[in-house]
Amino acid sequence: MTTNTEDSSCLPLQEKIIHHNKTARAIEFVILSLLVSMLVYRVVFFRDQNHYLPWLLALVCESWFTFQWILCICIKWNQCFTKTYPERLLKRTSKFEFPAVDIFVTTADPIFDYPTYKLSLYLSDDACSPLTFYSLVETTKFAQRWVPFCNKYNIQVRAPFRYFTSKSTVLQDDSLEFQREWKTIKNEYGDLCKKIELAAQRPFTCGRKSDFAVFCDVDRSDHPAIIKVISEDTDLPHVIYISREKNPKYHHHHKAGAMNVLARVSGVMTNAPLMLNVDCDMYANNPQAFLHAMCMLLDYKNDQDCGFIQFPQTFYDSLKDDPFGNQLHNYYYILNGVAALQGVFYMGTNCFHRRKVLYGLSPNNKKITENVRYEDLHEFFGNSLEFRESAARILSGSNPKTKDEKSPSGFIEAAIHVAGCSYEDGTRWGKKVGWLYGSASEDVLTAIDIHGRGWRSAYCSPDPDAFLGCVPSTYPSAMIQQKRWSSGLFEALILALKGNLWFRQALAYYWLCLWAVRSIVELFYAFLPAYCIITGSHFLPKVNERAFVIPVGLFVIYNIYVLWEFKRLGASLRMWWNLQRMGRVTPITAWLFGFLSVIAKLVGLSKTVFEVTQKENKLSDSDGDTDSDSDDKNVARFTYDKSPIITPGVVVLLVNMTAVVNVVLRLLMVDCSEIWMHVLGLGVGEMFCSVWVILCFWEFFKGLFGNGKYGIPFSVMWKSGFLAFSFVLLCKRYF
Ligand SMILES: O=c1ccn([C@@H]2O[C@H](COP(=O)(O)OP(=O)(O)O[C@H]3O[C@H](CO)[C@@H](O)[C@H](O)[C@H]3O)[C@@H](O)[C@H]2O)c(=O)[nH]1
Ligand SMILES: [Mn+2]
Repeated sequence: MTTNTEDSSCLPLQEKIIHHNKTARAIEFVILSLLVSMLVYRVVFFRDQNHYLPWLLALVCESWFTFQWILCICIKWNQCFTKTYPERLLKRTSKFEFPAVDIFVTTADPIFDYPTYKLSLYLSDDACSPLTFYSLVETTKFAQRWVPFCNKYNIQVRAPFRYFTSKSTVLQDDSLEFQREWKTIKNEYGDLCKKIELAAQRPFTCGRKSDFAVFCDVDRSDHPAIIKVISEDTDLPHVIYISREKNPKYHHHHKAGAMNVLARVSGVMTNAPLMLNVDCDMYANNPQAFLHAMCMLLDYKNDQDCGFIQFPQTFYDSLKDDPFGNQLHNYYYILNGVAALQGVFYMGTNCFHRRKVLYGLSPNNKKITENVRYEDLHEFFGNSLEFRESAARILSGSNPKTKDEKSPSGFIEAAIHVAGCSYEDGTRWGKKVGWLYGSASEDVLTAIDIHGRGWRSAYCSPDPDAFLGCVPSTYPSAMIQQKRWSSGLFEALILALKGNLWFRQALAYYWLCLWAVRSIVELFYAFLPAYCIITGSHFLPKVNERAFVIPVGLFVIYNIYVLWEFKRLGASLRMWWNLQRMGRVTPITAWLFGFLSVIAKLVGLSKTVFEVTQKENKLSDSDGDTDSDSDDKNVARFTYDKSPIITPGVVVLLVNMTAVVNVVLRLLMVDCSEIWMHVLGLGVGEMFCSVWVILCFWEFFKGLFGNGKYGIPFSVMWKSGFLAFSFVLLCKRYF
């Protein structure tokens, strides 16, 4: 990187701003001291209890909550924000000096403010679909017209499907020329959409000679590798379509396997030192995203040990106030907190990696080639000569690609070789090299390994957001995603956590990866109040005890604290409630099943599965303001399918309802003047908790009486009813 002696060259490309968050810390410590007091109270008064069981359970659960809270305090301690200055970068660095970037899996139009001849786009298609291939071909053609148009008029929203539908971008330029070109390009875009829609409606007639011949009668789970260079050496990025070889005899390792094939094919073809990874349901929302990332990656002084740059996961067209609690708002302070430690987690998409990081290098062994012999490279990276040479260049830090080398299509044969099923046999792929195997959250598994090698990472959140994606918009698909995450994260913890991480970074990973275990604690704690009411025991201090202020204080202060956190983010009261309640519902349903599936895998009953998130087709007709109130309410309503995932939640609800009904019946039978005494005797704390649990599960309550997809299916209902009934019966008879 040249630094001119101009003023601008002295200015930093990025600035880290650390907030110490003193008020938040103070409140967090108040909450912690209340939690500890509660534990002390439990231990001191253990002997005085008539019923040990609820007291002991409460002690265990609350110890866990305290542990979790300590993790939270450690993670949120400092909040780190990094500001990046692309203008300064552009002033000091000529376009020829920018590093090349290989883009993996992606949206239809990878168009950015970046020297395009430095970009290559690799699309991996695990479905081996001629339609995807066709769309990519047609979209590439369209891009040849669209990109110049964007550049000419400096258009910021570069995804045409957003540009032509959003209200904000009505013709900003009133020149005749612009109007004319705008109309033409809009029509062309309409044609493109129609073509693809038409193609989607009828089966592909794959003529023997056409480009589609390879897709003829192809079996999605058993076919040779298909690699096609759709476009190269134009003004646009190279575009390459890849459908890796599939064979039922080989495990394909889901997304991690696809990413490793992309890494190898791109290594052979273009070998860019940087790789950007985006999921197929994302689009680029900020044309300067690359420049922001470069500000961090090219900052020699600070960030030579920065292994990857993660952009936030934000979503478009998402439901208002986050009714299913899956839009990740509640991780804001956690993520900025981890950013102040070793660095934010890799979240599977919107992330720039240094290639050498994924090839297993550590920040201190800058030149691995000095100590690794050529045979060892074979053992690491497999038997492709082309790939080993490209990897050697990356590892030695020499020029990854020399000028006079061939275009991508010159490497098709080598690429097909490295995209084969058996290529990874006997190599370190998935174990030490590339994206790691063994967890459905391959992202976090890989990130733990990278951080464990001593790399740091950076969180880059420019305005507007760099990438926007889809979030599941129905309750069942949100749950499937949460289940996959909780199980995958737990597996990642089991597989990867070793002693090399920074201590507080390790704590952050514990916080993240223990979701699955949380489910058990949440489940027990939700049963506790009902159990106590039914059996006439207690797990909370009575109203006339002084210790009663501890749980009350905890409840009030904690909720106000979270509300205050949300208010600072500009979230609504409704969102606060939604996330609070989903904080109880999700662990007891989706995470619990995640936990069970990990256990099933540990005892050998099942294998890792990656249930792909349903991509609901949200058509752009929702951009009008015709959305009536009732529509809004209905999209936010819970829908149910036959999946048993909600069963534990329904059981919790039914048991707590039984308890409350029980209390009401008992009170109806006593004399009016004595009612208050009876209320006190039954336990105000327990009753309050039971009602609170019912409120948290209120959506399920509505589901008990809902119709069609809004109703809980009968099969789930009777199973839950049976379980709840048995629970109540057992409580009464044996405890
Ligand atoms: O066998 C597979 C399965 C998935 N994918 C791709 O993986 C990506 C993520 O899958 P998706 O179904 O969209 O899952 P999400 O829940 O949205 O994914 C989040 O969580 C995953 C980990 O569980 C991460 O890998 C993702 O990057 C992250 O966005 C998509 O681009 C898929 O095309 C494959 O290529 N092959
Ligand atoms: Mn997704």
